[in-house]
Amino acid sequence: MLNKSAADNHSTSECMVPEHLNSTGCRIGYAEGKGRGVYASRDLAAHSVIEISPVLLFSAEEYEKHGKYTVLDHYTFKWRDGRMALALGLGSLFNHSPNPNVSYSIDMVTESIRYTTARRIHDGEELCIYYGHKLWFDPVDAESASTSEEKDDGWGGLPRLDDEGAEEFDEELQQLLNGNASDVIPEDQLPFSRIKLLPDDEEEDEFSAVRTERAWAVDIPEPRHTTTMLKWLKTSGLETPSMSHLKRIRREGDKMTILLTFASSSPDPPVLPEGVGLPDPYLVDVPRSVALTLLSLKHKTSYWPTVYAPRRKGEPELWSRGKVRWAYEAMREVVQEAKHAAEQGELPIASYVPVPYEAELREATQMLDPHLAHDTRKSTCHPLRHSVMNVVRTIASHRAAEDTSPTAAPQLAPPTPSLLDFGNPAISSKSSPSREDRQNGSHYLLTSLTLFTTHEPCIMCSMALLHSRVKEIFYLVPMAKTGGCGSTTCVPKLDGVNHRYGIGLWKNGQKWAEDSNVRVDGALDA
Ligand SMILES: C[S@@+](CC[C@H](N)C(=O)[O-])C[C@H]1O[C@@H](n2cnc3c(N)ncnc32)[C@H](O)[C@@H]1O
Repeated sequence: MLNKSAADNHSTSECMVPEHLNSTGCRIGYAEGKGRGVYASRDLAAHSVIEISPVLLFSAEEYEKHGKYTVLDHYTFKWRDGRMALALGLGSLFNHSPNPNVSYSIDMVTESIRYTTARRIHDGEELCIYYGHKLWFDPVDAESASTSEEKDDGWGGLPRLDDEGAEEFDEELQQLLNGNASDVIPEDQLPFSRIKLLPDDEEEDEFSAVRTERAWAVDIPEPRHTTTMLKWLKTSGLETPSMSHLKRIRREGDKMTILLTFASSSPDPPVLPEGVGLPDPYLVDVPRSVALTLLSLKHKTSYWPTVYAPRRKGEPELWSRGKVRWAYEAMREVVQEAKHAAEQGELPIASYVPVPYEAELREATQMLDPHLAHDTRKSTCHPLRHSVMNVVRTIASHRAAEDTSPTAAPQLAPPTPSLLDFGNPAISSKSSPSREDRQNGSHYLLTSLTLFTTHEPCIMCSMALLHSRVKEIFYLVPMAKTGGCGSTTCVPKLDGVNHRYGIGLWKNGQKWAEDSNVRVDGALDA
């Protein structure tokens, strides 16, 4: 640690700081114990670029010999190629905060750093970045708790997890959260791992288990008849889009064979055009899906020539840094709610459905408010009041209450009691449902929404989520004995289900839950 702080190094006081002509809303100010700092000179919107600082680069050798013995050591940081960098402009004047309101991204091409507000900022607030965990000075705000405003700042800043989790806060995650919101984050750097729902081709190759289906084919003795046959096929009604992953013709030496139709759509041999002199059609086994890898292509083509499509439908979507922040904030919210539940004597289990990250989804789902719920089995003495069920019910009730259209209720058919209705004694085959309950029955769908939860949902909740059509879920703690999203079984992966939702397991989830005292026994339903 250097002996002198920046505040000691500069005799600068508030009235002596230079004026700054930055037109993006920054001014230089002075803070006791920190020295100069950057302050907002007006209200700033979230995600505004407030500064682009060119950097001065020193070779590692030059820095080792000279730089590190000077005051420069307060200001320099390691550039990605090992050189030491000094930000010019305002860049070197941003002080450190454990709850920063400014994020930055490095541009190696233009050798500059771009600073962006991570949330909405009020006139006069200090603009701070996060320097990392290994500080070379004693930060004045080391122990300061976040203000409620900082805690509720959306997902913009990089606040600590909470008091318990702070010590163990994952440095890599912090680095990841810091930077340009639109950067795409590589899959292996995401803070969660996704559970694979469909066997991919590697698995298929490994077990040589190409899934096939029976189809009718016919040999064409005269190659000149091939075009005639293809034209006929187009008008025959035999072609279906479900065959689009298969090539129509197979060539084996001089022998040409045409694929006609799936046996499931034509149990009897299809009637062929007259006058072409074709032999009778016969049944062949053809792959049921496209080839995703070259190895799979080889396997599948040994049955029937198959289309090669390395990018598959349902491939995991790309996540931006901004979306990762959104997810991280949602997880923080869940942890806080679980702690809150424990304080009330409930099990520390919570679930949360945030407002979607993407604007178009916000509009499409009309999900303009987040919904949060915790487990209430203890207080209600009701075994089915799990947090997942509770949050889904909360959303349904909210929507039902908002749906004031006079025609809404009468138009609804009496609901089929669903898994989500279990907890409500008003919905049973014997009692007639109330208006609100009937509306609940139509409002519980979570189509295109994401659910965050502290613990892996049990099988009942996993099934209820399937029923709700949720888009994806993320959880912190796997439940070895009861979990229905990867532990005892994986409900959305089961054969025959009519909906599959994505599952993400938070990478440091168990630790986070332990540090926050919200971990429940793996044998308990979540
Ligand atoms: C990059 S400079 C920031 C500008 C500096 N305050 C100045 O007046 O030139 C980093 C130095 O600022 C001081 N500093 C930054 N954040 C601080 C904080 N939270 N608490 C105390 N000192 C801080 C430390 O002395 C550190 O070495």
